[in-house]
Amino acid sequence: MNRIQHLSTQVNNCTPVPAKSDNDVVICGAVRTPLTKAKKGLLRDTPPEVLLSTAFTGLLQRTKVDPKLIQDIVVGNVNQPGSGAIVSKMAAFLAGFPDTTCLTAINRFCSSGIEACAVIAAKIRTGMLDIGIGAGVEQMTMYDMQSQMNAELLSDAIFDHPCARDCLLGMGQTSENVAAQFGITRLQQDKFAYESQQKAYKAQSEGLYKDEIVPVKITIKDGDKTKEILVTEDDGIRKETTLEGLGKLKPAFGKDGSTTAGNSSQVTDGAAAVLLARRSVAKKLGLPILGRFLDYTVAGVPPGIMGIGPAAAIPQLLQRNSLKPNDICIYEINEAFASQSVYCVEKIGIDPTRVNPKGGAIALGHPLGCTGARQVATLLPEMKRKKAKYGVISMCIATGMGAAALIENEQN
Ligand SMILES: CC(=O)SCCNC(=O)CCNC(=O)[C@H](O)C(C)(C)COP(=O)(O)OP(=O)(O)OC[C@H]1O[C@@H](n2cnc3c(N)ncnc32)[C@H](O)[C@@H]1OP(=O)(O)O
Repeated sequence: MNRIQHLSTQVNNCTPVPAKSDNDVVICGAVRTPLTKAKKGLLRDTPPEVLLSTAFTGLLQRTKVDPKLIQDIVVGNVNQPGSGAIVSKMAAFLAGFPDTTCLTAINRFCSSGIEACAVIAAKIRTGMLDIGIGAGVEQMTMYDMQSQMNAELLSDAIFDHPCARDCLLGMGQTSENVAAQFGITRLQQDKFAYESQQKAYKAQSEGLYKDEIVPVKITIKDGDKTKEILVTEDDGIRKETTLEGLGKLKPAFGKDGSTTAGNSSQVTDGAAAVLLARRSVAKKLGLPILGRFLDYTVAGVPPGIMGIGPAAAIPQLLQRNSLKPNDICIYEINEAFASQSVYCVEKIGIDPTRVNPKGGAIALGHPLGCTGARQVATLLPEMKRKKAKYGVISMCIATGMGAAALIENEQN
């Protein structure tokens, strides 16, 4: 029997979560800026390098790590100029990293921030690095999603291939496709959005975001003068949200659709950063150890229904680690659109009370490349509060993918 189990484990490439060791990749800190609405929020005029350097500075201060020791930084971004790399390197200098600290920027759309953490984690695991930072930034007021692609410059062949063509779909349209194909009703979406708002408002009122947020200093006009203020809170949380109010909103992506401003994530500005190290290195440096970064996976789905990505990625992640949906205490599923979250939670069979207990992107905001790292910052304090053993971060990804990461809590 044991032999059969062993063989099946090998075929399915699944291994139980390993015991703690000095070679583990551990998370030593995770912070984020407040998330504010693009074009309307207080961070709308704050450039991405300032958002990111604020997150870096907060991370350095809270973990007390010497910036000279950081070997490499990977920053997720989607729309930032210079492919995000120039902005991010400038942000590192502003935060006090020396010229010996290396940096690169990557783009896997909405999962870029967690992808950045996974790249650092993989390098630590293989011995290429001892300590590094995974981060994300998106300034969507200044660099929006529309600036990405000029369809007139593309080859005709794209339009003859259904999947290649669907990569050009607007994200809102993919939400409509998920709702139509899988019968997710407007009421289900509005109910999910209402609960996201309620959970986020409760968490904000109870001060549950304080541990993860690094305030951003901005300058605003005050009559003829300017003055500095600190932005300390997310501004997308609408405590006045009611199910009836949500039901009255017009569809945002076509007159017969069910996706609205109320049940979609908001276009948002923000940044986040996560410090990762090999356990032996973290111990030697006396760094805090908040959790273990255990695994990360991506799974492909059709681009036209990219929202179902987590329903492919999460089971793959759980199976690989011999875990069941109920072994995970908290799921941080990015709420790109309520339609996709409702579908994924139902499809995987996740207990809804374990999903985004502090609310998600519908209430908090979704600054694309920042989001995955933001989710780590939001998850860890909640894992500590609930004494949760395992947490999963997941999101859907434009062009048809899902990503999922497994994190183990090490805070008492
Ligand atoms: C892979 C991925 O993750 S894909 C996801 C990528 N992200 C996206 O695609 C972003 C999706 N979201 C969007 O494009 C935009 O938010 C839209 C088009 C849906 C809506 O844009 P906007 O109209 O600018 O939204 P906005 O948040 O300002 O809301 C418009 C109005 O709707 C109403 N409204 C919004 N939320 C609520 C609510 N919870 N309750 C009641 N009314 C609400 C309000 O009247 C609001 O106006 P106000 O802010 O002046 O009060």
